[in-house]
Amino acid sequence: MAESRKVAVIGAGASGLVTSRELQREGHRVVVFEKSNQLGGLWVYNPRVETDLLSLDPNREIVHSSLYKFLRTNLPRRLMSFSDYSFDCAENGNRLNFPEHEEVLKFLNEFANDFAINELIRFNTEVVRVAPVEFGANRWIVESKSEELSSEEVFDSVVICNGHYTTPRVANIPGIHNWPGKQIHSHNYRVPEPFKDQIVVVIGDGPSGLDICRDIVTVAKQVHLSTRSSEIEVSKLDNYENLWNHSKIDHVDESGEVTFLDGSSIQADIILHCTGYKYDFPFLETNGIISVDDEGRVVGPLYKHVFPPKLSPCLSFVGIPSQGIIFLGSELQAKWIAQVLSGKVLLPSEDDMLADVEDHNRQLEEAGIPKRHTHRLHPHVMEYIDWIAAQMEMPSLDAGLKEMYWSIYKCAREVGYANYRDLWVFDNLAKLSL
Ligand SMILES: Cc1cc2nc3c(=O)[nH]c(=O)nc-3n(C[C@H](O)[C@H](O)[C@H](O)COP(=O)(O)OP(=O)(O)OC[C@H]3O[C@@H](n4cnc5c(N)ncnc54)[C@H](O)[C@@H]3O)c2cc1C
Repeated sequence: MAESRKVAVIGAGASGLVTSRELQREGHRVVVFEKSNQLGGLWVYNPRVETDLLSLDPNREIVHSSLYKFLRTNLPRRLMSFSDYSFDCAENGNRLNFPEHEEVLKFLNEFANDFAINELIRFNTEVVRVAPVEFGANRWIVESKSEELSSEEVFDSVVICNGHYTTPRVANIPGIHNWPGKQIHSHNYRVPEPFKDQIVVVIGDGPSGLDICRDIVTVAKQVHLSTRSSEIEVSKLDNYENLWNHSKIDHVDESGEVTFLDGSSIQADIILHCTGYKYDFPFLETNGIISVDDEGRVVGPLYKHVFPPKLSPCLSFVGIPSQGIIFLGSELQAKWIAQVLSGKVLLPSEDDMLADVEDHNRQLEEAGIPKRHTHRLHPHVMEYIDWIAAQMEMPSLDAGLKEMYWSIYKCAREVGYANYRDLWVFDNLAKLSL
């Protein structure tokens, strides 16, 4: 008979919501801890920014979401649906468009309502400590705080869904301490107006860097995009006359000058770090069994980015991979966890899971892929999704969805990141099963 466990889920963002649904479907008893007063996590736009614009002070008052006002999703709504709960059905639902962030929040609220997940959530309740009752005992203490009250409760299992886009990583720039300009991390970017007439250096050509460049280039005096790869990205951002591409920053100095590796230099007012985020689990106490390494880029060891071999199956993580079809990936991870906890699906032995993690790391190394990309699924997104589905004897992902994903990827490369949302055409709708 399937086992029913008492499970704590930390966070009521997309990962926490779908995890709660899957755990409940599998007959587990679920409590969701959510530190804010509403669900949705990253998709709750907050116009407020942190007082420390680089967000480096660990004692700062943290704003969770890194959304900017004009953000549109980077996947069409069809690829942000859950497997049996379609985003298409939301208002204005054209399955091929890239909605604005408000619609994603609405979709998540509808999802939570339809599966009665709200009732499981303790809002305004921050988890401050998660620790094993005793090592090897397979039960966990969850300490939480709401207003002035602290409480401790024991759970059979904890699933961590706290999101990974809140603790910024900034670039190390020689001379920065004497540089007189302003620095901001994209976590604290909301609207373009503060950049009006400014000379801005944007570091990083990930999705946020490119979105923000496009946002501010219409108001800023000059925008200089500094990237590791150089040359390619500006061409992806239309032909703005006030936008240039540069190599990495070599150093800055007290006169306000920013010098790039290629020897060129400019006088700048603002450096905008679009340099990503760190995995961060300030509440988690595992005696070093789980660590966050490589400046916050790698958490582990984690079997298939989900289970820490030594603490499985009672501790698990949803949403660690940084790319792919994220909502669906989280849903499959959640189903896997739920079925492992009920005993329907078995995990390999601890040694075999550790060997698998080591094997994964070795493969990355042999392929010359830096350790910082440990949780990056590209180009194996579909293999990962299909592998997890296979653990539960579920069919592989719909071929039409796979084709849709890769056609977006191809389009973004061809027409440029700035334009692909409007120029992408998918003429193989007939292949989709929904
Ligand atoms: C700028 C930006 C744009 C993005 N665009 C897309 C996109 O277009 N499409 C896409 O699929 N993905 C996108 N992503 C990725 C996105 O983060 C994921 O899709 C997804 O929303 C993550 O959900 P999550 O539940 O894992 O985390 P979150 O949404 O961050 O939710 C985590 C929740 O945990 C709560 N929490 C944290 N710590 C605690 C604690 N100690 N106690 C209690 N509660 C806690 C938080 O309050 C929050 O509600 C984007 C990310 C960024 C940064």
